[in-house]
Amino acid sequence: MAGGQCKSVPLLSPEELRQEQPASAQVLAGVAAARAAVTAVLDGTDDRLLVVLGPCSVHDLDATLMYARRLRELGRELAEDVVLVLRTYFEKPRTRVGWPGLLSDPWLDGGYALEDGLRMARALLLEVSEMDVAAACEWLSPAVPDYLGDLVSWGAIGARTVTSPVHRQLASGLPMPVGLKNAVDGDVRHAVDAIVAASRPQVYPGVGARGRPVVVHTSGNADCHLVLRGGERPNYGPAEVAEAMALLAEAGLPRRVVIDASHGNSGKDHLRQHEVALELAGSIAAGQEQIRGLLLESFLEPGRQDWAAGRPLVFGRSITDACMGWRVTEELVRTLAGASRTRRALLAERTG
Ligand SMILES: O=C[C@H](O)[C@H](O)COP(=O)(O)O
Ligand SMILES: C=C(OP(=O)(O)O)C(=O)O
Repeated sequence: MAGGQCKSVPLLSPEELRQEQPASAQVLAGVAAARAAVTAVLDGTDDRLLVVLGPCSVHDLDATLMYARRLRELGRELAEDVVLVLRTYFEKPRTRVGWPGLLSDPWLDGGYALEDGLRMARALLLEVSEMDVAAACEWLSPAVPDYLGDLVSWGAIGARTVTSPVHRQLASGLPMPVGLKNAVDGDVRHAVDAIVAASRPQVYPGVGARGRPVVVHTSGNADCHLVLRGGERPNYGPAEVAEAMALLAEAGLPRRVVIDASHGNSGKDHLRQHEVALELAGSIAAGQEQIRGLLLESFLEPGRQDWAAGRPLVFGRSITDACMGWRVTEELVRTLAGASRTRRALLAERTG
């Protein structure tokens, strides 16, 4: 036998999962309000700063909920200056191989109990939404938004999939603002192309809420925007941001950006990530208007730990990329809120 083989096993449909774990009207209203707030910040009609932060990946629901509770308190306190959205990343696009995320391997045992993963992810999103905390994730498998998308307020198409036509089609119909990241090598043009494609209506074959093949017709997503995440070199500095803004303008797109202080902008070093975010706070406080948001990898405990099936783990520490710990994060978010406040005052002064 040549090539690969696969076997298929039945999976519950999106509709079945939503019936098992329905979202209340109150939860859906909260998600709609969070999406509108994020959209307004991206559009510049709301002058606050968007901060999407949380663990690189969700591997422990209790630790994520503890983080979410802390974020809720901080978000409420700083609500005049920042809009905080929790990273709830359930799927990890690995460079080669590695733990694929909670959705595929929820019990961290290499058992690939995907149906359990979907149930756990939806339960977490419901609990977080009931706390009135907005959630963000990367959309990796095009099948997943039908299961979870109603509870997500900000989505990402990652550096490894931004060139994929399938992901651009997907983004064009997602009911939330979507950040498209520059490619892994640092190429921003692919992300700009992706934003243009995702802003247009698309038609493609898919699977409907009941699990049957369908033709999907999308409207195009006007809330797609660029995320600079660095590549072979960081790209968060003023020159690189200006270059990216020129590419957006050339493509007829709004000049706005979210900057990921982690990944290629920090070499995945959480100590460096903190410094990068502080530099960005400095630019924002100096009146940089196009930076509408930051993306941060942060968890309860700093750093990262290796995962291996059966090995005990430190509570609240990332098993994928290194994250800033809560203490540093809290202080940083306060600094970012201060920068947002200063920018508001400065711009008000400039416009007289
Ligand atoms: O954010 C997560 C990681 O950077 C991404 O999944 C790639 O990880 P890897 O290079 O360790 O596989
Ligand atoms: C994988 C991620 O980012 P990127 O696509 O930028 O590598 C992430 O944010 O988890």
